[in-house]
Amino acid sequence: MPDEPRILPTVTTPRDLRRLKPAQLDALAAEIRDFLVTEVSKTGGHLGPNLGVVELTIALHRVFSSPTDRLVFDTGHQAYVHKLLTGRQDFSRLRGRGGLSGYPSRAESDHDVVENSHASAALSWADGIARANQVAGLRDRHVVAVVGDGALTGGMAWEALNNISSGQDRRLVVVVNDNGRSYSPTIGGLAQQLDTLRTTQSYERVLALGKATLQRGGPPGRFAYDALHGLKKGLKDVARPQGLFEDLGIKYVGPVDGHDRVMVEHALRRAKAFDGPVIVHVITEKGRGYTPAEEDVADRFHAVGKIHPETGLPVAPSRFGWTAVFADEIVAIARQRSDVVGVTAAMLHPVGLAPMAEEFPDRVFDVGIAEQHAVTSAAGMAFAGLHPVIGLYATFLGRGFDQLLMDVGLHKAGVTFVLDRAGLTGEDGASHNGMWDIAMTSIVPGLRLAAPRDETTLREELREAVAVDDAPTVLRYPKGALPEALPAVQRVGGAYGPDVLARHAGDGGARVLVVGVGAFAACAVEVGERLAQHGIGGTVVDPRWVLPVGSELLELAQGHDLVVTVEDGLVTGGAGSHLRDALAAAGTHVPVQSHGIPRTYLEHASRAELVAELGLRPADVAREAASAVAHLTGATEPATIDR
Ligand SMILES: Cc1ncc(C[n+]2csc(CCOP(=O)(O)OP(=O)(O)O)c2C)c(N)n1
Ligand SMILES: CC(=O)[C@@H](O)[C@H](O)COP(=O)(O)O
Ligand SMILES: [Mg+2]
Repeated sequence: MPDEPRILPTVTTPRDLRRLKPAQLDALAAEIRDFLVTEVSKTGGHLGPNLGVVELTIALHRVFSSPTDRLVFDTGHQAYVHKLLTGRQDFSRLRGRGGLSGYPSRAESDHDVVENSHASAALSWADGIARANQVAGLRDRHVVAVVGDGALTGGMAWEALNNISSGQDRRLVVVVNDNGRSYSPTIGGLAQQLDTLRTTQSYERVLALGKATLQRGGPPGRFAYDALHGLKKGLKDVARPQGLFEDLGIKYVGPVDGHDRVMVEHALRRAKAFDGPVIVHVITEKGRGYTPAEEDVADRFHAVGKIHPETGLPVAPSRFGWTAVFADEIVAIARQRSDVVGVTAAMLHPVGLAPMAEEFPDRVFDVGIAEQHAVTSAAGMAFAGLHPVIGLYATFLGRGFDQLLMDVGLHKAGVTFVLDRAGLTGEDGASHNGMWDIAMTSIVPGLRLAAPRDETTLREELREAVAVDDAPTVLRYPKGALPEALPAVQRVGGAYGPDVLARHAGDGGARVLVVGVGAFAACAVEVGERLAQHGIGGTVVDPRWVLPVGSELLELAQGHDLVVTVEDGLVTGGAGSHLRDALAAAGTHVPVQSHGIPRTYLEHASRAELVAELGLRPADVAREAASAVAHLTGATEPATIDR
């Protein structure tokens, strides 16, 4: 019998929250932390970020009246406490099919606004909502955007701030949740400015402590306190980063200790009383209150799998095999080619560039959560003689697409994009599936895209990619464990040519070319075998370089009666559709049955559940292929392919 989902007896709505007494609120904060550790340990999720916003979120819901006042969370990975305080307390299937999303979800609650997990968008959302409130004359409504220090390094955030500052009568509160980290410590000049404020804030704490003890020491103590206060005042004048915001015409409140709920509420009430845009700078600690997270140097338990709550140790070793192979091979390449450099958008460890940064600290650049800058900066690096390798999650390439198209592609820049988490990722929901990249990049003239099927082809295709210095190249592979090695029967043509993985004689009827893209090559091999069991012969092939469609693949297709493609990406504009177009352009009519992800936003679920629901298992594809063969040959009944 699965455990009964745990609930928090204290609070079910923000209204309840506003009735609680201080002692009850402190008890609630402790209870929420305990809940987060015990429940998220069972499912995995963004434990560290949410432990850091317990007091802040309680204060937000006490000062503002959601959903009349709109709370907008940037990236949304830190909205678990918000969910707990708005009546959603069954975390037993968090991020799983039918359970709570790991991000805000309008289907779950009208307290939720932004479901998109791409960072740096909240301020634009908030500006838009505030403008709408203004147009509608809703003067009593506030919009509150909670944005992390990492998300503030994204260009969109500054586009929004530039606009927010122009709306002096817009009731918009920007809460900067400053824990000094994205995954790793946040980088860049802004981070330094915020850091100065943070240290100022620690002077506040020292000062408060000093005040308490020094003033008990009579006149000499008071003299010492005044001297200390002067020092701090001096520092604050020297370090006036709040000028950064005040010069934009946005009032600044803070820095405030984000774990002192009373102080946070006080600051929020001050901000609420302003009649225009205001920033509340809150200093928090990612992983607060949970020792294993506080001691996690890498990323303070930013995103954990299932863990043992007592120790924080993973229940099962997380296996990001594809990432590990890339991490190893790019170091080997960097040792041989001094022009190769790495670029990451605040995800050094998750994309596998940390070992290269360790060995070549001057040749790996972390630009913050700034994919647009990363891509165009890489075009500049290529122009000046380097070969940049940008590590991104596939879904985030969309943030830098214009830069890919018009800075890298237009100038034929030799930049290599390594897209991790390509295809179905699952638990992180609609905005995290890396399903768009093949279709999206296929419109970039001159771009070449490869999809490795295993360790050997990942190493091989990465080297082939960095060897191209006059066009953008893309490598894309999924999240998680590496599949078994899938050796080729034959390489067709030269480098960049496809690999034949299997040939089946068949019974002399229609012959099928089964094309398996990337990690779906294994699926294609099994499809070929299932068809062969019913006398349907043909060839199974991994195109390796998917874009543009290679002449060898085209010739292979022209030698068959039907082509069946399966890929971990959009069907619309995907590999299958480009092969169909190439055949048509060559004047060859070979029907192409393409299998992949439909053009829709997918609900969160496991990858395996999505593969099954989308009919992408070998048996599903083989069944469809057999019925296409039957249709082709006029057979009355398609071969019965069992599940
Ligand atoms: C456009 C984009 N790039 C990268 C990511 C991956 N990512 C998710 S959370 C995160 C760090 C966010 O840091 P911050 O905004 O400071 O929030 P915190 O986790 O510290 O609360 C990153 C880089 C993303 N979600 N969106
Ligand atoms: C919110 C965000 O973008 C990341 O934290 C992401 O959820 C991590 O994904 P992985 O767990 O696949 O690294
Ligand atoms: Mg942060």
